[in-house]
Amino acid sequence: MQSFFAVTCSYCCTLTVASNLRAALDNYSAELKNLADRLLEIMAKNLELNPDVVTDKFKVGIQSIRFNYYPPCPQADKVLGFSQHSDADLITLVLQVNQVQGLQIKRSGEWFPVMPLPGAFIVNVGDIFEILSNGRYKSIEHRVVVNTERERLSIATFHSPQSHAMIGPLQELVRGSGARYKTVNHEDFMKLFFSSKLDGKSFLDRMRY
Ligand SMILES: O=C(O)CCC(=O)C(=O)O
Ligand SMILES: [Fe+2]
Repeated sequence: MQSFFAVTCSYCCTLTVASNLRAALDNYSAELKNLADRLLEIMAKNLELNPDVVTDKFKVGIQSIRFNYYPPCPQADKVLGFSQHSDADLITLVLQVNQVQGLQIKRSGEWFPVMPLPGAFIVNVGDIFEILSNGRYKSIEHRVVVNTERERLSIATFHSPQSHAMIGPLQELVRGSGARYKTVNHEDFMKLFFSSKLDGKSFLDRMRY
């Protein structure tokens, strides 16, 4: 698997790339930021949170994009394109670019394929959303299998809170049940993530009480 990763936090690409690619990336990242903000607003409403909390925690602060390329593999049953993991963000929008199936999600201990739908995004709930919601929303464990004959292309766009935001259960959602996750600053959260093995939701377990 090969991938290209870019942080587009101010919704424009800071890399030196060809001007037409830059323009496309700027437009794409800005559109996806709007979509992610709208979805986060709806999810926050569903948690009956007041609008102040939504502005502070549920607005996209950092955005990054990963372009994934999975070449075909004659021994596809012996390898994985992407090991099982959950994303360390609020929500991820995934585009299965060339409509080749490969993404699988885990539910009740079993893997299920996610069928590509032309023009549709897959919305993955990430670990930060699980923590903020004190476990009311669960991040989704997923992996990618490869195809024997066809290459596969996907674009995953990750959305996280501002860099200064504290990552921990929201006070409004702790009452009654108590905090199920620790609170750490965003930087320490990312350090913990990058020092963990990509192994299902094991990283999130390190944040649990
Ligand atoms: O290729 C895909 O469909 C998903 C990729 C993914 O999970 C990721 O980049 O985090
Ligand atoms: Fe992922």
